[in-house]
Amino acid sequence: MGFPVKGFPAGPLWLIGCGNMGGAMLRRWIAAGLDPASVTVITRSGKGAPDGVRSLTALPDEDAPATLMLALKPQQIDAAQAMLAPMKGAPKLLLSILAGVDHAALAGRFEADAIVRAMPNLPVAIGKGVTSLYTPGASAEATTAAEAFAGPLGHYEWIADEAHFDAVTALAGCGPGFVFRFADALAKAGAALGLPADQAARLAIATLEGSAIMAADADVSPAILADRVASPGGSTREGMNVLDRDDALVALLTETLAASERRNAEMAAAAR
Ligand SMILES: NC(=O)C1=CN([C@@H]2O[C@H](COP(=O)(O)OP(=O)(O)OC[C@H]3O[C@@H](n4cnc5c(N)ncnc54)[C@H](O)[C@@H]3O)[C@@H](O)[C@H]2O)C=CC1
Ligand SMILES: O=C(O)[C@@H]1CCC=N1
Repeated sequence: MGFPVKGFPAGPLWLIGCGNMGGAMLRRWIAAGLDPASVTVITRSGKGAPDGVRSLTALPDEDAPATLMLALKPQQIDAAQAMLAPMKGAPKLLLSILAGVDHAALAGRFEADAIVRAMPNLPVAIGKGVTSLYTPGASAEATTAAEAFAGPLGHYEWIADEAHFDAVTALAGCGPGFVFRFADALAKAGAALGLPADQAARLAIATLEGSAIMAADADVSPAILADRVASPGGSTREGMNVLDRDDALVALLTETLAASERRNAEMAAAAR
C-alpha cells in the first residue's frame, strides 16, 4: 500500500490538460484538502476544471508554478512544449502522466528542477487508484512532493527501472479498462444463461467488488482463493477448467497487456 499521506507541497499547481484522468486526479486532490484557489488548469477547450479552480486557454504571464502537471494526450506533447516555452522560470516539480513518453523526452522539452513520470489509473477518482512513479536521481524534496500528490489517490509505488514503465502502464494504467470489460463479459455471460440483463450486471459488479476487496485483504494469493471457491467435483471447477484449458485466460491477458505495452512503446518513440 502507499505511504502515509503527507501535506500537499506549498505553491501553485498548474495542470496542462484536464480531461478524464487529470480531472479525476484534481477532484480527488481537492477532496483531500488541496485548495482549489491554488490550482490553474490550462486546456484548449477551457472546459473540465472543477469549481473554484482558475481555468485558462493560454499560458498566463506569471512566474512558473511550484508544480506543473502534464495531463494532455501524448500526441499533444509538442503543442504543450510550444505553449510552455515562454514560461518565466521553471517549476520545482514537473509531473507527467503521458503514457509512453519517457523521462528523456520530457527533459529534452521542459525545464524543471525535477521531472517525475506518474502513471495513475481511473479509480484515483475514489482514492482507490494505482499510481506508478518513476524519476532518475530527483532530490528528496521532489520525491516527497511527488508522493504527497500520489498518496491521496490510493496505492502508489516507485518503479526502479524505466524500462518497466510501459508494462506497468499496460497492467495498472490500462488495467481498469480490462477489468470493466471483464465485468461486462461476466454480465453478458449471465444474460446468455437467461438472467435479465440488468440483474446480471448488478450481480457481476457486486461479485467483482467483493472478490477484489477480499483478495486485497487476504493473506493468501488469488490462486488459493480461487481454489477455496472451487469445491472438488463442484461447478466452479467445471467452469474454471474452461478458463484454465491451455492457460486460455493467462494467454489472453498476456496478449492483451503485450498489445498495450507495444502501443505505449510506439507513443514513446513518437515523442523522442
Ligand atoms: N484515461 C486514463 O485512464 C488514463 C490516462 N492517462 C494519460 O492521461 C493523459 C490524458 O488522458 P485522458 O484524460 O484520458 O484524455 P482526455 O482526452 O480526456 O483529456 C485530454 C485533456 O487535454 C486537453 N488538451 C488537449 N490538447 C491540448 C493542448 N494542446 N493544450 C492544452 N490542453 C490540451 C483537453 O482539453 C483535455 O482537457 C494521456 O497522456 C494519457 O496517456 C494515464 C493513465 C490513465
Ligand atoms: O489508453 C491510454 O493511452 C491511457 C494510458 C493508460 C490508460 N489510458
